[in-house]
Parts: sequence; structure tokens; C-alpha cells
Amino acid sequence: MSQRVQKGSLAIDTELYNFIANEVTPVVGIDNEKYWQEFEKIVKAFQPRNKALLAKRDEIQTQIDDWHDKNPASNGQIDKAAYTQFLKDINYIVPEGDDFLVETQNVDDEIAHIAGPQLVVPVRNARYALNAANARWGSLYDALYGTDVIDETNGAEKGKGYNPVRGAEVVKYAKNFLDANFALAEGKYADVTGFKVEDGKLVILQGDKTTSLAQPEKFAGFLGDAANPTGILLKNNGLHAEIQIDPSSHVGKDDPAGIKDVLMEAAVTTIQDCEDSVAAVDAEEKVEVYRNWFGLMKGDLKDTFEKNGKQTTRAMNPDREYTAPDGGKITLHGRSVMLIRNVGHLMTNPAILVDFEGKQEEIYEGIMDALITPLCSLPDILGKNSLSNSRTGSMYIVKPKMHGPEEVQFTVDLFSAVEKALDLPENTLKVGIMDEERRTTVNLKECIRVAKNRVIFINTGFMDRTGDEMHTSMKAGPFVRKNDMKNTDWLNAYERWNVDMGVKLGLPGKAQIGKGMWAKPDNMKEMVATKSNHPKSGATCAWVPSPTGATLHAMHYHETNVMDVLDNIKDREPAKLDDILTVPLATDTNWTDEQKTAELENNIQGILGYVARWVDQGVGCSKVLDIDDVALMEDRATLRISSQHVANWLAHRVVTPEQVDDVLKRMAKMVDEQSKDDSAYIPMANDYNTWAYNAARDLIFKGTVQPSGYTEPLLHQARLNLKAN
Ligand SMILES: CC(=O)SCCNC(=O)CCNC(=O)[C@H](O)C(C)(C)COP(=O)(O)OP(=O)(O)OC[C@H]1O[C@@H](n2cnc3c(N)ncnc32)[C@H](O)[C@@H]1OP(=O)(O)O
Ligand SMILES: O=CC(=O)O
Ligand SMILES: [Mg+2]
Repeated sequence: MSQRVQKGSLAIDTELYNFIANEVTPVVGIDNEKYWQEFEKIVKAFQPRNKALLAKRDEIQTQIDDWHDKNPASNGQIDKAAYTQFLKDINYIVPEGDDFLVETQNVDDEIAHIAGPQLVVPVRNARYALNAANARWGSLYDALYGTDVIDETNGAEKGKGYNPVRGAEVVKYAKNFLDANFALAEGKYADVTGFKVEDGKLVILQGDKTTSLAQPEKFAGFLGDAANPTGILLKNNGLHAEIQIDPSSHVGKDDPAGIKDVLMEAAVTTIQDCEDSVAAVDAEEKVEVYRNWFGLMKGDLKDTFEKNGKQTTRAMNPDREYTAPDGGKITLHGRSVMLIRNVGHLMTNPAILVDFEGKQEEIYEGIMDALITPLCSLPDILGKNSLSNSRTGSMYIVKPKMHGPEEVQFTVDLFSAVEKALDLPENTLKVGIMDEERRTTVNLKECIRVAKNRVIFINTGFMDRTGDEMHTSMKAGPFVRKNDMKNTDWLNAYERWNVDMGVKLGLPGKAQIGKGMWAKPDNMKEMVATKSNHPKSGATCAWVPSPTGATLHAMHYHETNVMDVLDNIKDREPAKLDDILTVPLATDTNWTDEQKTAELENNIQGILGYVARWVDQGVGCSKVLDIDDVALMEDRATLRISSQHVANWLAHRVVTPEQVDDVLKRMAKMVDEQSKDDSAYIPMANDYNTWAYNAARDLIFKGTVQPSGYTEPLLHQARLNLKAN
């Protein structure tokens, strides 16, 4: 039983209370007693509203389930016209109002004007969170050398020490990138022997000849002496890249121009995540989340850890200073502009209890995040920190998993109440709307209208969206196989619809239009070959799972000028609601036994591998091998997809409970085997009765009755049980 401090009708876990009373309120200059009074008022006002919104979700789901029961699909087809009318009748699809433009003010350029990679990181992990904050700038040479972008063939293997053959391939690749995006008036970067700056212009030496940039305006500044610079700053499509020169370095000494690296402006923005990638089930774990965010907002977060046998302390990087071509000074932001993703409306958390009508209940975690994360942001909002995040006095909160305009309205009202409580100007707290639930997609325009003074992004979280697609239409019939989902009509229409809507409502210049995660963190060659589709489709940012991913994905924003793409999108035929409402039912369900087993194995291996680390170790995002040994990023959203998929095939008798149990047991053995080097891992196959194993099984067998198919209720309960025991 945790100790609690009573403040009015709130019973606050001591660990959380002490964190706020001792570490936060005195530093941000807020009266602690007053803070808790305001806190209580807001909980009292918003807790019942939150509950009612969740009840409405259930009510709608029941109506949709009933409709499917009464209107069975035939060969995977439903009567679309009748279905659409029904969704309108029950106000699942609300009437669309007049056109309008968003009016968000005081948005940093990184969000409003610069297209580039968006990194996501679990904020509970200080080491990773700091790395992400610093991932604004990343070494292209390291990103290429360390990943599969450069093949490990013909002597270019990674090996133990530095392999000069691989190094040469890296240099070739990077210089090709420079040739493509910062072309020389004559010749190639491979021929360059030096650089100098004369009369504010970049002079590029090639032996005894000189040349310039084909587009001289791409020269943005330099480091060191004009006659012998150590860095050349370039700029293209709003993004910088710095050619680093040091002929004494181990790479530079073999380069004719002494080039040792190309430093890329990479993660322009980063989402510090409390949601899909995080496990935080009680006060102890939520305090870790809040403390890290507070440290990031003060600019003094540090973490000490052992790496390669050495103690290392990581802190936030300073800004970067250069000499401008005209001799003036340029300061560039040294860190990614950070957004924080609060949790959605669903979960409650035992960290704070409140009395309602004589009964104590847990407060909604989303309300708690909305009250505590802005408190922790005050040093940045008020400009009282050593290293700033927003230079426009804004705080960027990404709000996940909202269902439709009413739920966005709830968020907007909550933020407004928090601003009043913290004495902040109206609309300081901006909102990023995750377009990841179907009721938000089909009502996207009305969702944005509700937040038109606060919205700073709309982002297609296609993973949760796929999970919601399945849960919403669970009763309609068996779905296509999981990997076929990405080629379905609804998904393609949803991605286009989001961009169309963003352009129509004037987001470019005020807010991001974002696209989803690259979920194969080790397959960077494939990412480099394909993720250019995001900027090409009009995304001003798209998610990457690591700083290396950000550095490599940045190349795509040099190749494509997203602002030009968005300009062209204005005139295209918009995506159709009718396509979005195409339920991804299988038209041919005659899968072979091998296909069914492969589908189950693929889903269940991911479920077990992820849930084991979540429940037993509190790790909210993991790399888990799939059955083809590809490491996949697994998080709560991918878990939602996998568990809902198996639940759907079970519900429609494509597979039997016995088959599922058999695969669960076999996969548990496999995951145990794959995890044998992890000393904190608790094996599942000894008795098939661990908290994690049972949670994984429940996610499937109770999948049809989980709210919206979410995984959090069962995950949280299992971890709380484990901690209590
Ligand atoms: C559906 C959605 O919501 S998607 C959004 C949620 N998902 C995410 O946020 C994904 C975030 N990414 C991650 O958590 C991790 O990259 C994982 C779990 C996928 C892989 O982690 P690992 O197996 O530890 O990665 P790996 O061993 O390859 O690399 C570790 C190094 O990369 C760094 N790193 C990896 N991911 C990140 C990240 N997202 N941000 C910052 N640094 C990172 C680590 O700091 C570490 O470097 P260090 O030793 O210098 O500290
Ligand atoms: O949050 C992102 C998603 O895809 O879900
Ligand atoms: Mg999500």
C-alpha cells in the first residue's frame, strides 16, 4: 500500500507529492498549496466528463456491433451505402461545417516551416530521451558506417575496428549525397581538395582549379578561418548540413580535402513519449517520466551510464555557432524541438485518488499528465532555463487516441483550464492531434476546427489506426492477413485524406502534417529506399525510431521540397470517405493451414516478446524478432494490431482456441530462447503461468471486449500485479 498525502479530496501518492512539492513547485515559483487546490478543481470538473466520453465510445461500439450482426457481409463486402448512412444516423460521422483555416500562433519554425524527420522516444528512459534531444544533429558517416545502408560485401564488413574499405564506401555515398543536393558548378565532391571563403563566397578547390556551388545561395556559413575553414555550413530546403574538415583525424587524413564527416541536421523535432512506447503504471514510474521531462525543460537533465566499459555522462547539447558568409554570427538550435505526448483519455492511474460521492477512485492519467507536464514545462515556457526548447513560449502536447471532435473539445477545455491554473496566456499549450482512431479520421475537419487555435500537428498514427479499424469492425467478418493491411483501400485513402485536410485547412506554415513510424529499426537500407514516400506524399515530418534513423531520413527532405509538394496537392482530387469506410475484410478466407499457422506465429511471437519485457521489466518499446528474424519495433500500438488480429480470427472461427494456445506455448519457448542473454528476463515456458504470459493470452482471448481493443488495461494490471507480488 502506498503512503498518501491528502489534499482536499485528493489522496496523492507520497512519491509523486514529494516530487512536486520538493523538486518542482519551488523551482517554477508556484505555490504548492494553491497548485493542489487548482488540481483538485480541475479533476472534479473533468473526471466525470472523461468518464462520459468513454461510456459514449462503448455505446457507439455496441451500436456498430449490432449493425454488423444484423447486416452480415457477403464475400467480404458490406452494404456501404447503408453502413455510411447508419454511421451518420448515430452521429459517429458528424455533419461537416463550413471551411475555415487554422489560426495557431507562436509556433516555432521547426514545427511551422521546416520539414524534416520527427524522432519518437520513451521519455521514461533518460539516456534515450537525452540522446533524442541531441539528435537534431547526426553524423552521416556514422549512420552509414553502422547500418546496412552500406553492404557488408567485398571487404566492406563492419568487423571490430575501423575498416578503411567500408570507410571508403561511406565517403563515396556521402559525397554522392552532396553532389545530388549541393551540386558543384563543375566537377564532383570526390575531386575536391579544399575549401575557403572569400568575399562571403564559398570557393571550392579542385587541385589548381577552383569552382563554386551551382546554387551559391546554399552556402550558409562556416567554422574556423575563412582561409582554412574547419566546417562548411550548407542549407537546402530549410535543412542544414555541415561538411566537417580535419586533415589530422583518422578519416580526414585519407581525404583529399581533409573531410572527416558530414553532420546532418536530423531530428528537427522529437516527441518525448508517455504513451505507446512507455510502461508507467503507478506513481513511482510516472515520477520517472515527469522528472525526465522536467529536466529536459530546465535544460539540465543528465544521465550517467556505462558504455563500452566506460562511465559516460550524457547532457543536453548547446546551440551551434557559425560565422555567416558576411562575417556575422549565426546561432543554430543545438537540440531537437521537443513535443511531449501525454497519454490518451482511457487509462486511470493509482498515483492519485479522488473522492467522488463518498467513493475513492483513480484519476484519469490523461488529466494528470495535462496538469503535471505543463507544470514541468514552466521553466521553458517562461524562458527561465539554461537551454531553451520553444523560443515562442509555447508548449507542444501531442494527444493520442482521441475519438472524434467531442474528445478533442475535452482536451482543448482541459488545456484551457490548466493554463488558467498556471497563470499562462490562453493557447500556450498547443495540441498535436494523432489521427489514429477511425472516429477522428472520418471527422478530421471537425476535430481540427475544435482545436483551430492550438493545433500544431495532425499525424497519421497508422498503427493504432489499424488496431482501431479492426476493433471497430470486429463483428463484420475475418480481416485480411496483417501484412496485407498496408495495401488496403482504407489505409491508402486515410493517409491521403489526412494530407488533403491539412492542406485545405491551412496547416502548412502553422502546423505539421505528419506520417508514421518506420518500424524496422535495423533495416535502414530499406528505410532509405522507401521512406522518401513520406515527404513525397506531403508529410512535413515523419517518424523514425532512432537518431540514426533521423540522420538517414533527413536525406529525403533534401531530395524533396515538401512545401512544393503541398502546393501541388491543393489542386488534386481529394481522398474519398467512401474509400476510408472500406472495411478490410478478406474476400477469400480459404487460407491453408500453413498460412493460418504462419499468421498466428507471426502475431503471437511479437505479442509475447513485447509483453514479457513490458510486464516484467517495465520496458514500453522493444525490438522483437519476427518469424523471419527481422527485428521489429513493438509498442502498445503494434500490440493492439497483433492481438486484435488474432482475436478477430478466433471470433470468426478461422482458427480455434486450441490452435492459438498451441502457438502461444511454442512461441513462448522461442521467445525464452531468444531472450536467454537478458538477465532480467523471466522465462514463460516453464509453467506458462507468468503474469506476462497470462496477460498476452488475455489480450487475445479477451481481445474482443477490450475497450477499443486497447492493450493498456491488461498490461497495466499485469504489471501492477507483478509489482505487488
Ligand atoms: C506506434 C507508435 O507510437 S511509434 C512511437 C513509439 N515508438 C518509439 O518511440 C520507438 C523508440 N525507439 C526505441 O525505443 C528503440 O529504438 C527500440 C526499442 C526500437 C530499439 O532500442 P535498442 O534495441 O536499445 O536499440 P539499439 O541497441 O539499436 O540502439 C541503442 C542506442 O540507440 C539509441 N536510441 C535508440 N532509439 C532511440 C530513440 N528513439 N531516441 C534516442 N536514442 C535512441 C540509444 O540511446 C542507444 O544509444 P546509447 O548507447 O548511446 O545510449
Ligand atoms: O502512435 C502512432 C501509431 O501509429 O499508433
Ligand atoms: Mg499510437
